[in-house]
Amino acid sequence: MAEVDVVLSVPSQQDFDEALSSAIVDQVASRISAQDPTLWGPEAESEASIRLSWTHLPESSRSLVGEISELREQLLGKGLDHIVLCGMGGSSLAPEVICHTAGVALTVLDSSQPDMVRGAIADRLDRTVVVVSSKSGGTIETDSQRRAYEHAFTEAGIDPLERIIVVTDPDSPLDQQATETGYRVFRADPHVGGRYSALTAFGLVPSGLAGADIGALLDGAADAEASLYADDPSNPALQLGVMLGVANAHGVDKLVLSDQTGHGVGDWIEQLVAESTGKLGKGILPVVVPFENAVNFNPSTSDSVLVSIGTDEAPKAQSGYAAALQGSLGAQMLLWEVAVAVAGRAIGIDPFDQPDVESAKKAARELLDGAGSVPSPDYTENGIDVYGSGSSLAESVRALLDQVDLDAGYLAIQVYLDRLAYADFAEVREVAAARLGRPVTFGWGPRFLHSTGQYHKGGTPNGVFLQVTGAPEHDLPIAGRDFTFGSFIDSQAAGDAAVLRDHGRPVLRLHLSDVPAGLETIRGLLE
Ligand SMILES: O=P(O)(O)OC[C@H]1O[C@H](O)[C@H](O)[C@@H](O)[C@@H]1O
Repeated sequence: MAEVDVVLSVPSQQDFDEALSSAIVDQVASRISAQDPTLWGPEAESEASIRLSWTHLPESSRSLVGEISELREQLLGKGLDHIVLCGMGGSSLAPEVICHTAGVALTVLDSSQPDMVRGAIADRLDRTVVVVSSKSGGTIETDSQRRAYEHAFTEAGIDPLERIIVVTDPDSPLDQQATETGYRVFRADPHVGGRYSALTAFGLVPSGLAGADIGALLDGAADAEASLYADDPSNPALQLGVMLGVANAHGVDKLVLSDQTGHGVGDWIEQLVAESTGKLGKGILPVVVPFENAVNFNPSTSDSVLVSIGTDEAPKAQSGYAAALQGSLGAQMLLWEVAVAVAGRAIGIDPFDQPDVESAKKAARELLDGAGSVPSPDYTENGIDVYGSGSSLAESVRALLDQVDLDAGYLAIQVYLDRLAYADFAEVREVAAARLGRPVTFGWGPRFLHSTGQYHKGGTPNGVFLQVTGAPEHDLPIAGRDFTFGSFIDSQAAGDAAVLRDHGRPVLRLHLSDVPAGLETIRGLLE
């Protein structure tokens, strides 16, 4: 087997072959390797010119391997063996899958939900090292998580300088603040965007400190480079990217992913695909399913490409577009980055910006600052506050589901709760998909805001949104801020709902005062 293998199935070989030949004539793969910013058209050129350094990270990141391993030894020598990563989206999804694949433990705190933050802090604080990762250095969740840990260490008589390590871009607000405080700072290459940063310090520092073999990860990617950058019909990234582009041109704009390895690479691919392609009213909607025979994968819908990871036989897709992928994680990461860049060119978008993420952040900030008006529920039933039309819960849920376009639409279930405590609730994805016979996505808030959130607002406008929020067991203040974690996550949900509605997307928000009982009620209503 080559470093990474792709087996494709397409409904029309001629369409695919023509598109592949034209990508080869245009030298798309070798020009990506050479970091040519003109590939995505004049409008994308200035962003692309500062975003392409990911193409040769297997070489440029190599010196980090020794540095991180030395630091890990020092920390272990002090009995510090519990690594926590605070970060969102591109700053946490890669280390999560790298560590899972390597079979090493990493605690990922990518939430503003108060019970989750308290739970992370209460876990082995005396042995904990916290990696605070933010490319922009301005993400409020990450800043709040850092404050929470600094406060907890100080309260416990532990010097935060001994325990906090920062990964950020040079001169970001976090870099300035951390340098002033005296934290150890790893500065990453600013010419790599967040979702393409898996093989930079963002992916490598937390994973290496947790014990993953990051040298092998880079080796896997390095070994695949020659095939991924060849202007040749056998190039697996070119094949995958071209297939996604051709499918999109035929209205097949959902990508249903099933990971047979069980390592969770789907969540990382989800951000890469959704944020890179979902804009200007176009894009590819990733739908991550939990197992191969999950609804949406089997049976699939006629607007879905199916991709099976960890197998060598392309699955049977109703649309005819399918792929099977196998290879080391490092090779797969580079393969997907190249494939998404290729598909983005075919679809006609800039794969390196995320123009609609900021709007939800702004709406949340306005609510926190008291500048926006806090919405009131339309009615309350059985302890569930309902923000949406209808006069009963059953009617409101039915009215929302009735708005899913049965030919092209999807339902996104967005749940702003403790994702560890209520992990089982993700099973409602299956329930809703079986009822609708349409693609259904499931995301934990605020995590998904940094992943599929861009697509929901900027991508193909055929989504319908069920938002679930809930009262925390106990709220938690944020040191040095005039808002709590609880008010922050509420503002994030309300802010995103407001922006979705402004974009004309149907949204039903259900706020649960008794979370376990409320989730049971929702599960019943979706059946
Ligand atoms: O690493 P940070 O700057 O904190 O950003 C974390 C995330 O923030 C936003 O949601 C961006 O859209 C993501 O692409 C990014 O990964």
